[in-house]
Amino acid sequence: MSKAIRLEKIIVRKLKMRMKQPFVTSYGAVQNKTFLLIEAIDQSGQNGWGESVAMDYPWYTEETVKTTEHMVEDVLIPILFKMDIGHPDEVNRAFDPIRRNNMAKAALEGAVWDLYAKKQRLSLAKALGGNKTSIAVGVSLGLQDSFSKLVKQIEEKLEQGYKRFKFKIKPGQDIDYIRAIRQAFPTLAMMVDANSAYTLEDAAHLQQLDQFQLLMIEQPLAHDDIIDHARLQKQLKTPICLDESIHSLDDVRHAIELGSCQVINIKIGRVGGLTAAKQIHDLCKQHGVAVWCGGMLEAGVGRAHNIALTALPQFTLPGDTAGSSHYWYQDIIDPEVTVKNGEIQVPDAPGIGYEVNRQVVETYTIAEKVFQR
Ligand SMILES: O=C(O)CCC(=O)c1ccccc1C(=O)O
Ligand SMILES: [Mg+2]
Repeated sequence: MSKAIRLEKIIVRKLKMRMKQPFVTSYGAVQNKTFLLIEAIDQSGQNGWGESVAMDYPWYTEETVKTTEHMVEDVLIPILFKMDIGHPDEVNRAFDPIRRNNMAKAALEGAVWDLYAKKQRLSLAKALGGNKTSIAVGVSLGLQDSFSKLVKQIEEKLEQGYKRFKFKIKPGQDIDYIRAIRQAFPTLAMMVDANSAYTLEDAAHLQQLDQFQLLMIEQPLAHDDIIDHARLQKQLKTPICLDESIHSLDDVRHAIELGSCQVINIKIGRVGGLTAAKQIHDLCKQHGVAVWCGGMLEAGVGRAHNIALTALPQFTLPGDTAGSSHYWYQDIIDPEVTVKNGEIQVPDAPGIGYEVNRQVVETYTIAEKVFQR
């Protein structure tokens, strides 16, 4: 038995990174990514890293950079400073009485998981119970204003071997848009993501997507719905995948029971951390429901957590964890995440398995606060 983790110091940095190109969804565009980078340091001086995935504006979930700052600093860090942590699952339990704010919780819990794995001399993947040595990945392409630009992007990603393509859709840019892509790429492994842009009244309209051999349609209906999705699934051949609607293990249980989806997109931030993500993984495995790891335009630390999680066996479908260079001119980890033949090697060094490049972090840092036990 190793000694419990006693966090002595937590550094909360706010970083701002400009994306190579704006990421456009049915809600709008993201060009600058602002996020919290968490460094948690224990009594022996060892550190662990976490990254918050909340955005500037609450278009995806209700959380924002500012709300996560408040929660992390005023509510969650004080809880951690009262604990001796034998296992990261205890952090999940300690945060449980706090309602929602899952991205704030996940950022801190992720740092504890990294630190815990390092102390066990295990890769984060192994500490979570995963044993894949490489993971298959796909890519999520935002809405494009020109079709030729989109075709160029698909061709470039195909060359890099990406195994699955996700296209954002919205009313007015859906059926004809996807038909055109399908005609240009008859055998492409592809899916669509509506980010809640439709209602049940659009069922007949969405049925037109059934002709394009889509792997799935992600979150067509409301961000907080599982009832209408079950009704819609009965009218669609294309499998439904839930993203925004899933915040907890109970949400997944309800969705499976009701038949609201056939696939679950697991995002660590949306479900409140790695412990919850693993529990959801286990439940889906038990029910034979396929899962994949979603993305939130993460920088390197968040990306590394996604890679470790995807090493678990029920992540049978390629996720959205693309290589660093798809998003960033320079990522904050060393080495950057690289994709070869559509696969990412799961690092076996202790913890997240990538070094945080402090010099690069410094150049992106716009604020920094230090908290002491
Ligand atoms: O490349 C990625 O990180 C995934 C991009 C993506 O689709 C996305 C990005 C930000 C917020 C929500 C979503 C989504 O999956 O709906
Ligand atoms: Mg989505």
